[in-house]
Amino acid sequence: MAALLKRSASLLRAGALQKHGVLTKQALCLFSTNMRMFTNKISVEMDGTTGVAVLTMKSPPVNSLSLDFLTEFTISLEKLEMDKACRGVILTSALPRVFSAGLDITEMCGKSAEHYAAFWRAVQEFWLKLYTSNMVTVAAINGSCPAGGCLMALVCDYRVMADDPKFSIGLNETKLGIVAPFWFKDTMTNTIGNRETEKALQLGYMYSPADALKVGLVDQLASADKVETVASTVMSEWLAIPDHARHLTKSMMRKPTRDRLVTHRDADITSFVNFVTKDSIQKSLQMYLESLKQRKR
Ligand SMILES: CCCCCCCCCC/C=C\CC(=O)SCCNC(=O)CCNC(=O)[C@H](O)C(C)(C)COP(=O)(O)OP(=O)(O)OC[C@H]1O[C@@H](n2cnc3c(N)ncnc32)[C@H](O)[C@@H]1OP(=O)(O)O
Repeated sequence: MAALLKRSASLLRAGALQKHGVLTKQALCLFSTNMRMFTNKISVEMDGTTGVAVLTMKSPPVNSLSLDFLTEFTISLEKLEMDKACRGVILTSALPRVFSAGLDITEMCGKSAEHYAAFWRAVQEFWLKLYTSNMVTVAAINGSCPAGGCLMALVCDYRVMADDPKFSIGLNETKLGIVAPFWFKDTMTNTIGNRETEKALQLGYMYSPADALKVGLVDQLASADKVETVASTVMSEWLAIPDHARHLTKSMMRKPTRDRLVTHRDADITSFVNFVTKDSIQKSLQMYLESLKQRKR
């Protein structure tokens, strides 16, 4: 398993997965009965009787989406996707208080243009795989969930969030002096509508769980200790629908948004690299990182 993951990771990094479209045949059917898989940053437990996998992010301190994290996540998801027995995935975090802090800011600071391009391709791949998954995807949001963390939740079919006012969720990019790309914006608009997205994105607004529920950014709240149980109940309701009808409906709803990124994928990478290599943007990101560190002192 470790060797397979290593090989898959190097293929993903080398862009071979994009070229060939699928993982190697060896990676098939790893989860056909009850199965556990652990990588450094993610654990997956698949229940063969229900067809539901729980994918738990466990990358301290904040489950930030680094290149390694994105690679492991995308490979794990792809393996589940290829297992015919797996019909649904619940995403959650093993960390107290944080679902995911979003993109790893250190991946966007002080690195080469080649690194930024590889990082951004991995972010796109992660979004595309999760957004177009045939499986039912439910986010069990048991902590804070800014920027890329919010995006991850938004691409799921359903969101259950812990009802704790200490937690917040939103696309806060403008607060870092950066701009949410069009496909982040599209994902949010499809969920909460144009007007609310316009305000939320410009202000970099982070919603409390109650406000997130009000605007439809999350679908349901639950007490922190019940989030995963509620997510499982929701999952069984969704799995009661015949798969083929649900898949076709999901892809009909999501195809225009998915196609927009696929069509502009290379241009989007170029925009990202041009943007992030600007001195002013590097300065903003460095200052933001520093402010996160200072908060603790
Ligand atoms: C013209 C247009 C062209 C297109 C241009 C595209 C532009 C780019 C678009 C980028 C899109 C998305 C961006 C993102 O996702 S950026 C990430 C934004 N995330 C955040 O703002 C979250 C920041 N973190 C927090 O608010 C908190 O950490 C937390 C998640 C609420 C948790 O709080 P905590 O008290 O439990 O933990 P804390 O002490 O703050 O943090 C612990 C250590 O982790 C470090 N850290 C936190 N977040 C990140 C991160 N996202 N990346 C890297 N490192 C992070 C933090 O600095 C602490 O480190 P240390 O222990 O002090 O060393």
